[in-house]
Amino acid sequence: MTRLSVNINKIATLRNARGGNNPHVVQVAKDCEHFGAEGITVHPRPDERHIRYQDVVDLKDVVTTEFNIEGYPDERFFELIALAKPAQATLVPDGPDVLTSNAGWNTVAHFDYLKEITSRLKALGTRVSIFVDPDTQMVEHAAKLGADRVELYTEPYAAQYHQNREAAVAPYIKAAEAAKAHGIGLNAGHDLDLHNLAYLRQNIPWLDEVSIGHALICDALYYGLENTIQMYRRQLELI
Ligand SMILES: CC(=O)[C@@H](O)[C@H](O)COP(=O)(O)O
Ligand SMILES: NCC(=O)COP(=O)(O)O
Repeated sequence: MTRLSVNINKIATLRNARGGNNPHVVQVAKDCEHFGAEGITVHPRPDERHIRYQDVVDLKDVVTTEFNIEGYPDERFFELIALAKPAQATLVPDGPDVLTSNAGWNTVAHFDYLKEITSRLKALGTRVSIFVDPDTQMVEHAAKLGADRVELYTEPYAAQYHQNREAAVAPYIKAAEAAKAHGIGLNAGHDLDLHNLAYLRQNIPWLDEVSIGHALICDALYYGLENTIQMYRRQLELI
């Protein structure tokens, strides 16, 4: 079974556009769960352009499915994890000025650093997932440094999907096999949508979780949030 974690960053983007509390981020998280989301993902960024640190605090006692907090492991991130105690922390290497995530960690070059960070986070009681490119070496070293899971960065898959989906998915299958061989769990995310999701899942049926935000919230403008979440879940069940 592959779980669907709904990333609600874009709900906060909309809320922040007017400075009030519409849409209500906490209520939307609750509704996503009610509509079938099996997890809620947030990625607070240092400039708080969408999810604010206070949102994470407000969400921590509300999310009843799997709460997944993504981010660069600076001291503020650690404070947040210690306070919110999410089921999962996903380490992403983004600098503070990126538009959106654009690469995975180099787990070879940053092996000792990530090992220490991972062990500190695990001591707080959270599962640790490391965001990586679909590269078997990166997956192997994530496993060796103690990560519980990797999240495969799927933007390159999504970008190539419509030209040549077999070629697009090939490195992801190899990386996923490496995760299985090294005994760690497997997540995936970034630019997954209603077109490319089922094919990824069909080729990697042992995928534990996908986190999806941008496309899902865009689709919800047309189909409504409840329908959209159900549509994404069906894509994960098409085997
Ligand atoms: C790690 C990852 O792929 C997601 O967190 C994605 O980057 C969403 O972040 P934004 O909503 O800030 O684009
Ligand atoms: N980890 C990926 C995520 O949470 C959502 O990415 P996207 O669907 O907004 O590209």
